[in-house]
Amino acid sequence: MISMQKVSKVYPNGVVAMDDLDLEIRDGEFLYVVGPSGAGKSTFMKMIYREEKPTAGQLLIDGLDVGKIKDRHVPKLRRQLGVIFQDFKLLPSLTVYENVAFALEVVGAETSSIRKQVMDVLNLVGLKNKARNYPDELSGGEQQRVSIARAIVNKPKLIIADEPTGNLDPETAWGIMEVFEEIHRRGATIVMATHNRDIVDKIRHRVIAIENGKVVRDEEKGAYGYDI
Ligand SMILES: Nc1ncnc2c1ncn2[C@@H]1O[C@H](COP(=O)(O)OP(=O)(O)OP(=O)(O)O)[C@@H](O)[C@H]1O
Repeated sequence: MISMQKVSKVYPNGVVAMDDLDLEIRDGEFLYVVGPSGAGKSTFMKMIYREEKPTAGQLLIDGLDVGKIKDRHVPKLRRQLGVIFQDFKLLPSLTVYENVAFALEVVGAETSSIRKQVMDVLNLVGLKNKARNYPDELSGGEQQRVSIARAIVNKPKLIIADEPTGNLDPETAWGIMEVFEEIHRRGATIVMATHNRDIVDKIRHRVIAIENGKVVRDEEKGAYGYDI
């Protein structure tokens, strides 16, 4: 699914955020990305959804060289990915239903199929009864469920989540993880950067630890491995 060969990222100010990274992520895998603050986790994620380009090396998604595609082709790439952030990034003036439907409208989905797809995905994240609410009428956990619904409504094979439980209390975070587990069971590949030790230690998946832009640990069913 994702293949990185000697990928480096040097920001214009000279910071080396990713240093000669080689990594393979297989179809259907669930990968946690852990590491100290400033280690390069977000940079790693941003290169996958082409918010940032590698300054050297090759990053392939299903054979497509993401660093080399033209800017005008980036929207096409993004439609094949579901991206979820710590701060939800919902549109405040749209209802829950409209926030999710919007993701289908922008890709030109048939109006007749939109309603069913949106309601199906709201059902999956447990928010069918909140379809008419606005984001500011929801709890943090509910808002994150909406952002997950929006990310998966196009049925992407690859989900990129950058600290999706970072703003949530522990109990709510577990609920969000149940949603990710279900998406994973349905076949999606999930790459999740997280500082949540309890979750990584309890729901075991492959773990890579990044420090100073390098992968310093790569374990199947690994542990969080840091004290903070
Ligand atoms: N746009 C940018 N321009 C210059 N330097 C940047 C930029 N974005 C990140 N950096 C630097 O690159 C390094 C890696 O940052 P990154 O955000 O990838 O770390 P992180 O592991 O996600 O950290 P955190 O856990 O705090 O979110 C840091 O030294 C950071 O200051």
